[in-house]
Amino acid sequence: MGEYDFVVVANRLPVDRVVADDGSTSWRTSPGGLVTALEPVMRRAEGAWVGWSGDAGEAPEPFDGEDMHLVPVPLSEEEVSTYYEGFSNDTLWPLYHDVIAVPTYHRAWWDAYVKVNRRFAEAAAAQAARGATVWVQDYQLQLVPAVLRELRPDLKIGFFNHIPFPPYELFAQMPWRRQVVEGLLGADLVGFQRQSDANNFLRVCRRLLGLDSRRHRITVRDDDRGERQVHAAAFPISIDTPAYEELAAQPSVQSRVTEVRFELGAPRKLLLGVDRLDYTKGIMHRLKAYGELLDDGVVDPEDTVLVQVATPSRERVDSYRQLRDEIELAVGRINGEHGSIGRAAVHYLHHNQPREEMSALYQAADVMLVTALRDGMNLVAKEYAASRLDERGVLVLSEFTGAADELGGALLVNPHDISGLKRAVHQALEMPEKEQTRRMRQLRRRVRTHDVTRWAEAFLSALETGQGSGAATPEAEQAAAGAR
Ligand SMILES: O=P(O)(O)OC[C@H]1O[C@H](O[C@H]2O[C@H](CO)[C@@H](O)[C@H](O)[C@H]2O)[C@H](O)[C@@H](O)[C@@H]1O
Ligand SMILES: O=c1ccn([C@@H]2O[C@H](COP(=O)(O)OP(=O)(O)O)[C@@H](O)[C@H]2O)c(=O)[nH]1
Repeated sequence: MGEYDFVVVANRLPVDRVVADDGSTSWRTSPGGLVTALEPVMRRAEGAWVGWSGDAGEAPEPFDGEDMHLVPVPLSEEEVSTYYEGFSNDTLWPLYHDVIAVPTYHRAWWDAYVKVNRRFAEAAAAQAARGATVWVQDYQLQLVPAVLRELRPDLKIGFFNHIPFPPYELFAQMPWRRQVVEGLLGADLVGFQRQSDANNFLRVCRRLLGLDSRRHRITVRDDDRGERQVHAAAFPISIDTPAYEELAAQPSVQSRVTEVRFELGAPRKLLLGVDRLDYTKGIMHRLKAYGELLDDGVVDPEDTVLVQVATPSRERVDSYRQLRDEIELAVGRINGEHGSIGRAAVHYLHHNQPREEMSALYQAADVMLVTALRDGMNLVAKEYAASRLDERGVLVLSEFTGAADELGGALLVNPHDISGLKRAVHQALEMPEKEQTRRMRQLRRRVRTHDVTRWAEAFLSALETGQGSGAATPEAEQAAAGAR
């Protein structure tokens, strides 16, 4: 039994350990939106964060970070390959993202997933005080809620899924589908990004396990403890909006905005894409549309530039390697055909950008392109809106992101429809300033009123009281109102 009243369990710690060639170690912020969103929540709660340090081998000793206690969980080389790269990112990730890539099913990967999930659950149980709240994060740890309940029935257990939850017809492919649902049902509250994800989960519970569900509640029977209710609902995640606004206003960031445009050759229009290099993000579709706009002469490379940040991700997984080759080929082609000496049509950056640079890029960009084929939320879309203190700029946003449920001021696109995407990009480039401001105000209102604090409060108070729909999207608010 531990001493913390609030424990977060996530696959990653908020910082990754980096070992230099000389053997010295340092820590840097971990990639991805989960860490971006949870870090400010944790700072306020002063709890413990249990997670992997990002490298293989023995885990460092637990240590106190700024405002939180960090508890590294070890993964061996073999487990990085079977549990993280294998089952998490080559089985679950593609299956939960509409099988954009084909999921691989390996029994040895599943065995590693079971073993590692138990290890995370045991580490969390060791940190949690009696009656504590433990908040388990994401698809890598779906078995943790049930193991935790078995180890520590005194705990309140929440689970939040950061990625989509697939429809029954896809989920049913998974050989271990039953065990995964039973793992999740160990929680008191299972949260999702979109109402449709919560509905998919409720349907899976009914069809696969024959469980009763009414509105957001599922009745489960634990062998020794009788009946209990599990609550499943949507809690769309967000960002620390005041922090992004503050960052955007910093004089050093402001001067970097001017500098960025100057360094890019002072284009009339600047388009931006920011993604982990992942096949779910629709980077190829974006490049195809942009390349065709250049081919058609609709966009002039003399006065328009696209900056694409594609940060390295899961680089040992085949589908990610292949995608990198495809993207770099496409960027090379576009630049070969449309660039000139000292002027690239696409500036491609395959390394992580610090937050200050991201803020400067957001503010410098006339058009932000988010063309994911499927995405749990996509915080980049929200960060763009929060950073636009000048109320200018246009967000082109895929309807297949969680963010699309909330961000009505964006130009919504179906990235599979290349002609439609080209029209939207063209419309964004030509949009009068007055309309930009009207749309941007709408976007900014949303991220200001629905920031990450509201998300965490909504989830944690629903966990505490067992009440509330968690409905925070306009769509979910309507559905909840209808149900009442
Ligand atoms: O930890 P990695 O394998 O390097 O991947 C980074 C994170 O990617 C995913 O992020 C998701 O969470 C975001 C915040 O809720 C959401 O906006 C985005 O749509 C999701 O893709 C993943 O779910 C995290 O677990 C990873 O840490
Ligand atoms: O070079 C980069 C690229 C991305 N990000 C951050 O990574 C997160 C990406 O989150 P998102 O929800 O958009 O997608 P995910 O990568 O989690 O699937 C955002 O907070 C970005 O600001 C960053 O800090 N530097």
